[in-house]
Amino acid sequence: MNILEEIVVRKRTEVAGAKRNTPVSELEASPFFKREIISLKSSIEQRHSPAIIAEFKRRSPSKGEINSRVKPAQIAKDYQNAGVTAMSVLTDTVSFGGATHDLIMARQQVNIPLLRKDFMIDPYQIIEAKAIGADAILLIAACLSPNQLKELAQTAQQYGLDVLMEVHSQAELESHLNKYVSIVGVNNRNLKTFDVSIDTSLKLAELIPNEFVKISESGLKSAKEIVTLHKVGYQGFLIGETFMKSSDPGKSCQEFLQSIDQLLNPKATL
Ligand SMILES: O=P(O)(O)OC[C@@H](O)[C@@H](O)c1c[nH]c2ccccc12
Repeated sequence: MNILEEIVVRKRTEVAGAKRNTPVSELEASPFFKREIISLKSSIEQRHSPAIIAEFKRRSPSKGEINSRVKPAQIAKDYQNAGVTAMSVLTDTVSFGGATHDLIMARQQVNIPLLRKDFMIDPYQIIEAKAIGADAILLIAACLSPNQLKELAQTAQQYGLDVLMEVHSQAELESHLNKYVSIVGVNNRNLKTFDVSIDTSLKLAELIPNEFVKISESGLKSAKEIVTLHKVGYQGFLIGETFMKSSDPGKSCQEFLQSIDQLLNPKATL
């Protein structure tokens, strides 16, 4: 079994446990259930310059410990002040050291769209995402059959949540894309081997139909890469480790946004 298959097997057990502990009726009673969703898709579209989605990520299977000291509430405020378009919060505990509570903490601080980052395999997790205050969910093509992905995407749409579908290849794009998806993310990291290359985003850019917002995910380290990918059609950029490995992720994020601005408007600094 590769790491992704192992995670999916574990998720099934976790979801079964969560369903026993917290029935759907209880999720639906959460105060967040009634809040108005802030569309991730529209927020990215409205920003005509590169839209950064900054991630809260304590650790990962590929990198191990990244930052265990910072708190999601503080980082959410700092990312928002830095000028990000949205924030992604990893809610998987075993592999990423996250928790649904992290997303709740972020939600209480900010009014930018929040992406629940997890391995979604069951409609229950979508209802849970809404109950903790998320605005969008991630569906990973490599974890789901085309039909499963479509059903989950349709469920998310019914609950008003935007769907970011993650692909890593042309084959996944062609087999899994459906009308309930609003954003397509190309993961530069192969989740089976952990190899990272932004060539994946460069290659797939023109294959994503224009009605979908395009995002490039993972391994992004420099403003120059962002500008290159923006030119080939990516509007959003999901960045975790580059910010989180700093002792002050908000500051690192702010400096990153400034260097993108400087590359795009060199005259503004004169
Ligand atoms: O920390 P990075 O390399 O900037 O990557 C962020 C994000 O793209 C990555 O965390 C991610 C992309 N797809 C995922 C799926 C599951 C877990 C994590 C991810």
